[in-house]
Amino acid sequence: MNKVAVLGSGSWGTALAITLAKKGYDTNIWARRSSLAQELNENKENKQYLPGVVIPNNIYSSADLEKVIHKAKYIVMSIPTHGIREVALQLKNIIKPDSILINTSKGIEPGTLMLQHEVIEEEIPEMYERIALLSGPSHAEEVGKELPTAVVVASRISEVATEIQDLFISPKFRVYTNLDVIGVEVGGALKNVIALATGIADGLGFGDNTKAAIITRGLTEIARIGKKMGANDLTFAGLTGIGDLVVTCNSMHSRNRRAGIAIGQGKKLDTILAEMGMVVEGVRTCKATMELSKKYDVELPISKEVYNVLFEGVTPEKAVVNLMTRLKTHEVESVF
Ligand SMILES: NC(=O)C1=CN([C@@H]2O[C@H](COP(=O)(O)OP(=O)(O)OC[C@H]3O[C@@H](n4cnc5c(N)ncnc54)[C@H](OP(=O)(O)O)[C@@H]3O)[C@@H](O)[C@H]2O)C=CC1
Ligand SMILES: O=C(CO)COP(=O)(O)O
Repeated sequence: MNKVAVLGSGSWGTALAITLAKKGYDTNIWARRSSLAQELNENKENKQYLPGVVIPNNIYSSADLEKVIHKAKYIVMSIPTHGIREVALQLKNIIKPDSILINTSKGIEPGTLMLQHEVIEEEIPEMYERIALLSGPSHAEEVGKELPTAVVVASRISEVATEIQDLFISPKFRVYTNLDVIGVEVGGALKNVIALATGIADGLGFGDNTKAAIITRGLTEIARIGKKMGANDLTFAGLTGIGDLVVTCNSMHSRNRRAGIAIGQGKKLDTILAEMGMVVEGVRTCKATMELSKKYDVELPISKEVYNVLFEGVTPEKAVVNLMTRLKTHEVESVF
């Protein structure tokens, strides 16, 4: 059986490594701190990021990247997006040409406005045809408990997508394929900004009507900009579009939603991020979203108000007034 390496020892990397190990794959986890690697090996639990889930014996963890990817045909990247470029650079000279890289992170790089597969391709161009994405509505806490979950694997090359579908699929973890790498990545990245918005609404004490409005109009925003970026708009009606948006906007597992709730309750962003102890990808991606809005000349009203609240000192209450008193308009446009 092929060996697998999972880069990133946070909640998602740990849950995916456990999923693969339970399928029988010998799996190595790369942790950037050797103290955490040692803890995973000795305690068989990732207490910091995925407490309560047993790490099987066929998982080995190390902070030595070269050792972790040695003999691995499949390399799963579960690194927060701010670290992807640096890790890709480290991989460049040690990665084997027949391996496949699977990105599982969700975010857009401010400045370059690149999706994660584009960042990886820029650093390791020779991997262009050997990159896949895994995305969809999948909180690590539930995947760790083997609760039924459905996700999507995307690649430009259909044989690669099918190979990675086979790698992950199990009766508890259903995997679909999609060739629309842009749509799959855009949906996963931008839903985090909309989840911040629904969290803010929850924190302000609003109800289900408000949430439904933000999710629905948020999806329109995601599809509007995604289409300009080259996505197939039907992808946004699938698991990595509406699916991931619904789970992130509703689940108390979501770090983005929880950060939004705290903002709506009046807490400061810096304090929230320091207390979370885990990545809140929507904060960084919100900056990129505003840059995308300018680049493509596309209106993204909800994302803009999230940006204003996070970075421009606008109060959540004022942001709501701004959204509710925008010029009246038609609902339907040709995004679907
Ligand atoms: N959690 C989930 O349910 C899901 C998460 N994702 C995505 O997966 C990605 C990873 O998230 P998740 O595992 O949840 O994050 P966590 O916050 O749970 O863990 C982050 C992990 O990444 C490490 N890390 C932080 N910065 C760097 C860096 N610069 N270089 C290398 N490693 C770094 C941390 O190491 P250290 O402990 O040393 O700080 C830690 O092991 C995100 O893009 C997220 O959106 C996707 C689907 C589901
Ligand atoms: O992407 C996720 C679920 O699909 C995880 O969302 P959060 O990063 O908000 O926890």
